[in-house]
Amino acid sequence: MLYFVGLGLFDEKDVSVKGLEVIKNADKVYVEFYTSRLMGADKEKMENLYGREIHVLDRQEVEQDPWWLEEAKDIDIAFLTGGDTMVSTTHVDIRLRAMEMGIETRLIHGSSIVSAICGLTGLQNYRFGKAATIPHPYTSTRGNTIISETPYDTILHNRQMGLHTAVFLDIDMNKGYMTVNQGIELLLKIDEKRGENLIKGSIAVGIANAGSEKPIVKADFAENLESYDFGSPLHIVAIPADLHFVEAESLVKLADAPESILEEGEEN
Ligand SMILES: C[S@@+](CC[C@H](N)C(=O)[O-])C[C@H]1O[C@@H](n2cnc3c(N)ncnc32)[C@H](O)[C@@H]1O
Repeated sequence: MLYFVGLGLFDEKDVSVKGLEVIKNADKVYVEFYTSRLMGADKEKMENLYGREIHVLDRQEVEQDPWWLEEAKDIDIAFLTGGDTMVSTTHVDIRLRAMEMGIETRLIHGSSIVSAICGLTGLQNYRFGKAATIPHPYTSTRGNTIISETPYDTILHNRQMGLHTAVFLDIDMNKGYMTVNQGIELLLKIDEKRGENLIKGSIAVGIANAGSEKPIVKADFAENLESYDFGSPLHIVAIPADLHFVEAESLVKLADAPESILEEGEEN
């Protein structure tokens, strides 16, 4: 049996009781830290609470060569992931591979950043469009710095349809965890390159350490968030489209947004 266990948002205590039982009873426990991470816990803290040795898998061992799947034919494997296991990951691929190998699978859900955004900001979940991810810039073979414009286009497309955008920020083993400040800076650069004002002058919301005792949630005009101190990662950005008046009020009260946005809030 292969159990996919979502660990929740911040530390080792965010796992569900059901998830904890599965981890305790599994024959072997694997974790991946590249799609998300519990920033309030390291491997040792997790091993202490779960009472189990945990083996860390890298991206290659999950996406290209999941050699450990073979073990799940004979024993119970728990595969752990931050957040909810199938949200903004490609882990459904492992599930399908396992099923093809005749392995039974089961999901144990965890709390996800996707629902935490709505809870922390008051933005309504049904008003979000396709999510985007901002990757770290990279250097081309000609030595130019390349900034991906895909997340910008996703925000543009969502905005045209009156939908908010959740913007995940890159986790890269070498370049580190992208911050709200870096993400906003990159989006503003694309504004500048295209001679547009999609991001500049628009309200954006930055969130840091959702699930911790003191998550930071700050809404302001995007250019003001570029220098705001969000503290340590993980961070995420939400770019709202037109706001319902309750959403506008929530952003003022929950995320300290400028009160001028109350005038823009719509009734529907
Ligand atoms: C690719 S998504 C994976 C989502 C995860 N499976 C889940 O359900 O929460 C990971 C990204 O979400 C954001 N994120 C995840 N957990 C977070 C947290 N606790 N606080 C702020 N941002 C978070 C970060 O931008 C991170 O790079």
